[in-house]
Amino acid sequence: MSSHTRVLGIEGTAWAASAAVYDAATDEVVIESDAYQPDSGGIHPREAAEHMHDAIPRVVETVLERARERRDAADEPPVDCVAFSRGPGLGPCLRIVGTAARALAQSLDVPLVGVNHMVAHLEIGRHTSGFSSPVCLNASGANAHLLAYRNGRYRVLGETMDTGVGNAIDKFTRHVGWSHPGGPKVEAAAEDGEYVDLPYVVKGMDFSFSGIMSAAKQASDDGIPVEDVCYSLQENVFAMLAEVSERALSLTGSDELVLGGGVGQNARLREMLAEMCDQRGAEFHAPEPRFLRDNAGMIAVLGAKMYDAGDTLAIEASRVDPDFRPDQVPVTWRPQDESDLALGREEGSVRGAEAIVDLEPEAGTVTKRRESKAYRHPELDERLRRERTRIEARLTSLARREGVPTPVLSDVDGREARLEVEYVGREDLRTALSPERVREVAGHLARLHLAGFVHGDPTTRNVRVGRADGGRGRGGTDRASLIDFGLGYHTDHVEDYAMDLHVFDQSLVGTADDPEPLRAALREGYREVGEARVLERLEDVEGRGRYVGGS
Ligand SMILES: C[C@@H](O)[C@H](NC(=O)OP(=O)(O)OC[C@H]1O[C@@H](n2cnc3c(N)ncnc32)[C@H](O)[C@@H]1O)C(=O)O
Ligand SMILES: Nc1ncnc2c1ncn2[C@@H]1O[C@H](COP(=O)(O)OP(=O)(O)OP(=O)(O)O)[C@@H](O)[C@H]1O
Ligand SMILES: [Fe+2]
Repeated sequence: MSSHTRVLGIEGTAWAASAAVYDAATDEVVIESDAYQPDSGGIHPREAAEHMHDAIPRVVETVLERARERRDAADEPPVDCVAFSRGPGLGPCLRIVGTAARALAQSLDVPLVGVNHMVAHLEIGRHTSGFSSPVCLNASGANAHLLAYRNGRYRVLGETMDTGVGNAIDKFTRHVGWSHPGGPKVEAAAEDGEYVDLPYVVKGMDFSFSGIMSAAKQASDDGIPVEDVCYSLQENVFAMLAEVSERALSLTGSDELVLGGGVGQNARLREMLAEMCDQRGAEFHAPEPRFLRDNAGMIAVLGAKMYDAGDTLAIEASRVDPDFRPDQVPVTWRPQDESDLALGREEGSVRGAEAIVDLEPEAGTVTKRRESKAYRHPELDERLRRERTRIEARLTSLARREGVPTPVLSDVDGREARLEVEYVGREDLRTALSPERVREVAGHLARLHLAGFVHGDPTTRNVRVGRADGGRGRGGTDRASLIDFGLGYHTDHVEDYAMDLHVFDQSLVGTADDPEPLRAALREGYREVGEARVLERLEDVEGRGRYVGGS
């Protein structure tokens, strides 16, 4: 970064009318924000846009005044460029901010930089942590997803299948009559709560909140004390986020996690993520609160990196985009060949996302122990470990009866959450990706679905390929084996089958340099064995716009 770059950032995607000046020479960020507070209910897009209209000129003027004081000569522009949030967010708000940014760039006679708001939530954490290749959990109002860098893009490893995490919490608090935003109120109420059972839904690295939110509303209607519901809501929702983050660390081999987004201000979420990372020897970083909630500081900091990379926008190409996804952004400010994927051959004792796995290729056996997770509430922890061990044992055997290669089970101890199985394959699919292999695995998944169940977590790490060493057991064959059925379940819903494929598809996107031929092979392989309506539903799942702003 050229050390003297100075950037004006402007943010106004939803509720925060915010401006900032970032000075790369001193790394100082001055932020001025004015929050929109709805009189009742959630964020009204038109009211929020009016707020932007009134407040943006004010906050911009305040920070520009500071920038003018610092410049060396009075005829110099106060900043080198104007960076603004292009999306995702509420259309009416984005358009006002876009118009303001264009006008400012023209009047100051400096270039315009268009920033993706979700990538900014990620990059501010990478900037303040100094981590080189972290996985990022964005936990904000309208979004919830996991990102990792690979070959010039931030890939989405997993995301919410319905609403963003903040919006989900805000809907619950609206139901119990609390004012917007609800997140801080749930955090305060949770202090006096006790644990009650609520749904818990993760599918690979994806997750959904609709089930738990309806159950929470119902529980409160049924007279369960609201502090108990708040406490349990936090325990389950944040444990889901911690679990998928751990899966992402395990899949990518990264040992760095950063947090972004307004929900990241929640102390319990940060505590859980820190404990999860601690337990697996990874590092965790959360930026300070002023950089977590929506703010123009993160826009200015990423704007500076983009400006230095020559990534500016012509005025006529600067349209805003309410559905701007993070994986649409060409990452111009990082070296192409940098990758968040660290691969190593494994032997001895390996740490998966859930379990400690002792590998004994010589003996041909594997012992898998689902360890207790310190970040999880003990009751939830017990329940998940017991249920998943039992289901893994059952479905591993059931799959084999359907003609899908899986390890032979030699011992199960449900109470200790321990399994002993046959050692299969020579390596994980993630280090041996080819269209042929992917086609084969897709056929395996189709067979499971025809038999009425899903794998639940079919990532490239949960497939073993190649002849196992020494020719023992199934070492003589060279078929892809599926392992780790702990998230599987019986179902006859086409949606569940499509989600299973979506999880596999996303893991290809997350682990392959060039995923497109593999994604095509997935579809071909499935079509040969399975039902066409599942592939149709997969398109539907992928086409769902998940960046519905507001709440
Ligand atoms: C697209 C963009 O406009 C949107 N921005 C956004 O959602 O604002 P953000 O500041 O990142 O997050 C706001 C959310 O953060 C929640 N929140 C704030 N403090 C919280 C706390 N202590 N605990 C839990 N949630 C909290 C609020 O309830 C609200 O839902 C986004 O990033 O998704
Ligand atoms: N039967 C097996 N034969 C050979 N290797 C295995 C076997 N089971 C597990 N492994 C190896 O151990 C790793 C972790 O195992 P597993 O996926 O069952 O644990 P996990 O904690 O559920 O991991 P994750 O959730 O990260 O996929 C696998 O990716 C694989 O490399
Ligand atoms: Fe945000």
